[in-house]
Amino acid sequence: MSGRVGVLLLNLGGPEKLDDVYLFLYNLFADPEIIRLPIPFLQKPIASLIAASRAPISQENYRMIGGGSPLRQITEEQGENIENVLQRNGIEAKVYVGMRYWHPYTTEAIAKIKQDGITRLVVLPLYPQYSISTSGSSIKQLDELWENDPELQAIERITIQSWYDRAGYIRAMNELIDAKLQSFADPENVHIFFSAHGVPVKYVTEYNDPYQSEMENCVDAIMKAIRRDYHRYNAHTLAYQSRVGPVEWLQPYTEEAIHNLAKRGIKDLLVVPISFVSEHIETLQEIDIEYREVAEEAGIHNFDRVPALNSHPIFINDLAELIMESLGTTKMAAVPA
Ligand SMILES: C=CC1=C(C)c2cc3[nH]c(cc4nc(cc5[nH]c(cc1n2)c(C)c5CCC(=O)O)C(CCC(=O)O)=C4C)c(C)c3C=C
Ligand SMILES: [Fe+2]
Ligand SMILES: [Fe+2]
Repeated sequence: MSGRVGVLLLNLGGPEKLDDVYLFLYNLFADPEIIRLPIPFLQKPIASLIAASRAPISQENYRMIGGGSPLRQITEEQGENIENVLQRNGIEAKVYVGMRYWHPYTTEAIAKIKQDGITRLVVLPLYPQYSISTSGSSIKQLDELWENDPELQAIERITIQSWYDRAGYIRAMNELIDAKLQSFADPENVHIFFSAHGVPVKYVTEYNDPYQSEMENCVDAIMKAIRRDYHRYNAHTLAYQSRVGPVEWLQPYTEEAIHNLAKRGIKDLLVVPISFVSEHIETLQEIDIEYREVAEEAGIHNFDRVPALNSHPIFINDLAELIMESLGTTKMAAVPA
């Protein structure tokens, strides 16, 4: 293959220590794809007000998970593992990590990509489902960087939008879910509870965000695989977590859905984080601490959570395969045991 190949993994980023929290939140709220204000010049002052008012709660949450987000470390490990699988398949590619709201920022990754003389670049957002607020925001930032830089325009850029329906990703999720189901006394009677990060409802109804429909299709594909591969016919729910601010977000909200299941007498609940492939604050704090407490108080005593994929070998292999397909080379070596 001619030229120097690069892969840019896009992700959200997270504060590495408590002192980073305010600036991380400011970066997040200053993004018009996260909060759309009708008057653009108010974006930054309003972002600093919201960041200042949210920082104490957010800092307390990060304190509960050890004082910072594990996202950078997990994403860098995913990058190294993808690079190794590509190499085993004869592709010399350098993998870069570009975060939207914290280090290593996307601009830092792009500076390295230019320095390394990359000529073909596969851009892979680490969000299985596309949302305007996540992959969309990161891709928009890249489009703006490209628009203003002839050096970048000389790089062939292949941008993947979403990949929630990939067979390897579904298989890896399926395996993680079944492994947890087997730890319950009666696996068939466990309620499988998919908890996705929410978005304001108007993203879907007014801005045509495909996020909700991709999420529903993704959950359907995973449940179908569980039925096909393991002959398990568990009941399931899809709900949305992490709502912030006064507007309506996608429903049902995770907390309310847990209450409703408890009222129906459900005792065994397995939560599956679905919109994000790494452990982060919403899995480690919101699900493992807050929602576990909600469930237990409501009478659901057998509460467990499926781990995030992180560097699950089937998942990493599938991402490498996706990259190879994007580059026009599809031959894959077998997954190591
Ligand atoms: C697919 C995943 C995500 C979507 C969609 C998403 C939309 C979205 N998020 C906010 C506000 C916040 N998000 C925060 C943290 C955060 N968000 C995601 C993922 C998605 N967000 C992740 C993985 C993380 C955590 C990163 C980490 O540190 O581990 C936060 C900060 C944390 C907090 O204070 O709760 C906010 C705020 C909005 C408004 C939004 C859609 C418009
Ligand atoms: Fe978020
Ligand atoms: Fe949260």
